[in-house]
Formats: sequence, structure tokens, C-alpha cells
Amino acid sequence: MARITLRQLLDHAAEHDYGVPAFNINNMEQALSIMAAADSVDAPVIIQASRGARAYAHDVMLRHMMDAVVEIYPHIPVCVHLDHGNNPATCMTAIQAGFTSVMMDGSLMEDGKTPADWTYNVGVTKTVADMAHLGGISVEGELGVLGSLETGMGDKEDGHGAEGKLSHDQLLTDPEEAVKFVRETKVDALAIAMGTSHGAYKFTRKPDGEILAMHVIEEIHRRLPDTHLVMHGSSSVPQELQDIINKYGGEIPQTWGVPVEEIQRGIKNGVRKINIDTDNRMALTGQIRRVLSEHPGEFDPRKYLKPAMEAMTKLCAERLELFNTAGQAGKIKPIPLAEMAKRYQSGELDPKIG
Ligand SMILES: O=C(CO)COP(=O)(O)O
Ligand SMILES: O=C[C@H](O)COP(=O)(O)O
Ligand SMILES: [Zn+2]
Ligand SMILES: [Zn+2]
Repeated sequence: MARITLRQLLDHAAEHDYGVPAFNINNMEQALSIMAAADSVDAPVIIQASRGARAYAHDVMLRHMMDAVVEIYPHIPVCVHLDHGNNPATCMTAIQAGFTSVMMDGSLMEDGKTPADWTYNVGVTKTVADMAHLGGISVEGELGVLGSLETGMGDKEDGHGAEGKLSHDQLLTDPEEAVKFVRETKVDALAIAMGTSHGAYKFTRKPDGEILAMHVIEEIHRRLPDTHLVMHGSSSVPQELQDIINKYGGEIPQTWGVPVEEIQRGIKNGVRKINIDTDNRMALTGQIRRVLSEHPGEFDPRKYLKPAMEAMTKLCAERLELFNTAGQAGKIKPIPLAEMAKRYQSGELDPKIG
């Protein structure tokens, strides 16, 4: 039994100064690629599924897939997390499907596109935290709206994300409000906005402090040193993956992601969960394009999916190494949900705010 809660995993990461990538999955190939990477470097992992992934794969399939990976790799702690839950019901059904952690993203309304106000966000997030903690399940909240500081636009690319132009204030989490938010909701982890966005088109140039506001993370960490921070939209969009896709018929305009050094700087400042989806999508697509273009007669999916999985495994293993997640799996013994529930009840896991 190696399923672990987000809270236990991030507490361990904070204690030992590392970060944990949260990789998105939609199918078996992605799940197996992540696990092969985690196994190769002895790292715990967070596997997350969005609402879109749940609709694509079906909750029953996801549940059995997660059972399968913990059975295949019993020594690897796996946190199964809901990415961007849009309302309390979505979070509750994820818990029923075996997720050990949920994100209640109250930065946007239920429609996933209208920026929400403070009262709404605190209300839904606290509701989910109160309920989930009774069962020992962890909760991530979000304060601030993800979007580009270059254009003021939210990210619509993945079907969720703010619509219309956002103000600078909305795009940068306010450190004072972050303290209040964590105190009122008792979330286990806090996603913050500081210029990253989902998808491949994050920045039109290599980001500096103007458009990737790492100083906001440092400021929040100073005020909330015991809160686990989450960076969304943290794909690096490596040049070589853009190149390979374009070499084999793709058309990805030149773009920049979040440099790994910036994520490492975040990890020194309380970032414990780093969300990565796009990089893996690109790693898979690059190899599928290459194989189909080099071997146009090929029609056995394994012939292109296997190299695709290898590329994804390589990318995941690199991130696990660079975030210092590697080598930590063997040091963690997952705490059962019932025991986590007792710890929440006792107040032991309440946010520590000075
Ligand atoms: O934040 C993410 C999922 O919640 C994924 O971000 P990327 O699109 O940068 O991979
Ligand atoms: O938002 C985060 C992930 O990139 C998931 O994207 P998705 O909603 O297209 O599954
Ligand atoms: Zn997304
Ligand atoms: Zn996200």
C-alpha cells in the first residue's frame, strides 16, 4: 500500500528541502511512464488528473490504473491528486474514486473561466477542506488567477482558465491575503499566481522578473514559512522538444516556459509541488511524430507509443533529479488515511501561522 496523501508527502519534502513534480495523466501510457521514472530514481510522485482527464479516461479506469501502479511499484509512494476541481462536488467524487488529495480551485467560479471573489473562494475552499480532512484527504487551494503578465490574459488553452483581460492585481497573489486565506481555509497547500500559465505559450521571451514574478513567492514564503506552495503552469517547454515536433511536421511557434533554475529557486522558497503537463505532452508528441514520419507504413501503436513513453520517462526522471525528489521514496512510510484524519481532528495539522 503505497498511496500517500499530499500533506504527508509535502511535509516530508519541506523537512528535507525538496520539491515534488505533479505530473498530469490521461491514460495508461502516461501513468506507466511516470512510474518508470520514479522507480528509476527512487522518488515519490504526485500523479494528477484534471476534470478533462476524468471525462476522457473514466473514474473507474483511473481508479484501477492507480491501484495497478501501486501494485506494480509497491515501494514508490504515489499521491493521487485532483487537478483544478471546479466545485466541492467534483472534489468529493474524486475522493470516492480513490484520490488522496484534491485541489479546490476557487480562484475561478464553477464555470472555470470567471474570476471569483474572496468570499466565494474562501467559502468553497473551506467547505472542501473541512469535509476532506474528516477523511484524512489533503486539499490544495488557489489564490490569485493564473495568467500572463505580458498580455494580461488568462490561459484558455486547456479548456479552463480565466476569460478576458486580468489586472496586475489579479495576476499576482497578494502576500497579506495569502496569510488570511490559509488561516481561514486550513488548506494543506496553496497555489499562487505569479505569471505562469498553462500550456506551451507562456512567455514570448526567456522570462525575467518582470514577467515571472518569483519575488512574489519569496514574499509569501517569508510570511508563510510553513505553508507548502504550489507552482502551476511549470512546464519548461524545452527548446529541443519544440524542435523535434517542428522537425517532423509540427507547427509550434517559438515560445518559452518556466526555466528549471527558476523552479529550483522556488523550491528554496517553500515551493513543494510543481505542476507539469505540457512538457510531457510535448515529449510524447515529438516521438509519435518522429516515428510516423520516419516510418509512414507503421500502424502498430506500440511502435510509436513505446518511444513516446521513453521520452516522457526521461523527462520525468530529469525533473525528479533536478527537484531533489530522487532518492526520497525509500525514506517515506505512507500514513493511513484514518491516522491522517485523527491528526486533523486533534488540530496537529492546523496551519502554523505566526
Ligand atoms: O499547471 C498545470 C496543471 O495544473 C500544468 O502546467 P503546464 O501546462 O505548464 O504543464
Ligand atoms: O490544467 C492543467 C492541466 O494542464 C490539465 O489540462 P486539461 O484540463 O486539458 O486536462
Ligand atoms: Zn491546464
Ligand atoms: Zn494548473
